[in-house]
Amino acid sequence: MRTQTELLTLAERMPKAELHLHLEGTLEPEQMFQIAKRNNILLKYHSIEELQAAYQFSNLQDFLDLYYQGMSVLLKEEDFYDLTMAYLEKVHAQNVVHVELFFDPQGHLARGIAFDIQINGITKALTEAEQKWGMTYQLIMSFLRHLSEESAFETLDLAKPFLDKITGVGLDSSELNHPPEKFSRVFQSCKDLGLKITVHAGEEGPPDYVWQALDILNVDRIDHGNRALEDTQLTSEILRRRLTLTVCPLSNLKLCVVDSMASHPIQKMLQLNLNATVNSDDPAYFGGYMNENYRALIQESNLTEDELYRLAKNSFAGAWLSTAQKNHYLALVDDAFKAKEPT
Ligand SMILES: Nc1ncnc2[nH]cnc12
Ligand SMILES: [Zn+2]
Repeated sequence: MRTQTELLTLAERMPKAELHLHLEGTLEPEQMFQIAKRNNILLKYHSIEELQAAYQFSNLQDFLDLYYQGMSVLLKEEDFYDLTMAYLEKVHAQNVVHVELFFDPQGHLARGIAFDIQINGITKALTEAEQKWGMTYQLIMSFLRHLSEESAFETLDLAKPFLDKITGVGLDSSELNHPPEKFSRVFQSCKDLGLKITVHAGEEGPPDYVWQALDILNVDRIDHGNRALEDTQLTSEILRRRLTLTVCPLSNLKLCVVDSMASHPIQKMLQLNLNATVNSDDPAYFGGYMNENYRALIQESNLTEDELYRLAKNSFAGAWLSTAQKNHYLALVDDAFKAKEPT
């Protein structure tokens, strides 16, 4: 049996997939100031310290208010490229080998930043990472649920010339009072276009929103899903459909979705045999990337070796990859667990 220290090392060196990551949530304070400066944008905060001091959230909306302010420094293709590349470099160093990342086009379109500027900057960095390190990726365009159905349809129209670069669509932002059913027709159009669907549900919203994600939007994956555990019929249905839950431990702690890491429901999800995965959500705001999320679970929730193994495997099983690619990565996970600790 491995010791806790050995588990920490193993979590760092094992290959991982990240399935729930908002690109705009990787904007570190230093980079925010740097990009703001070159774009002649005056931030509300005078220093990195002052900005970081504002990262105290009591709920999702507190965070979102800052998140939308932060992303307003992104104007040019090179800004989107630099942001994406900074994230990819960080997680490459953490042995993340596959990423599926969200971007929020409406958060930029509203400020007059054209769709092509956003997606070209992002995909340039992703293709470079693939060439340099063999990192694989998928891009997910997310709709902002506090905006209208009409706005989501307009965004989908703008995305149509770029669908070869987009694998799936998501639904994020303020969950309460914006149930999945509000977007049933938009997601039907996305399905008709052959796009995968994953939506944030059960982060703050009730189990009924997770049911809607399943029964009305017919999702391929669920982002968060914590509150699904309040309804045993719902967890049985998620299990029956073998849907992956993209869980975000440090995010849940920072946004007061859970009271402590020790009481985080991810181990309960695994006990129920749900395909739970570990992800960082908005790492620049929540205090850590992939390895820090695993670290918190190992140190504060006493994650076991078997749980760690299942989480690593689930991340690839739930990825939007071909069976051959999945099998390749799953074999690498097995190798990492079989290998002796480096002395
Ligand atoms: N955790 C989260 N929940 C909902 N919308 C988001 N947008 C960025 N991060 C989010
Ligand atoms: Zn999220």
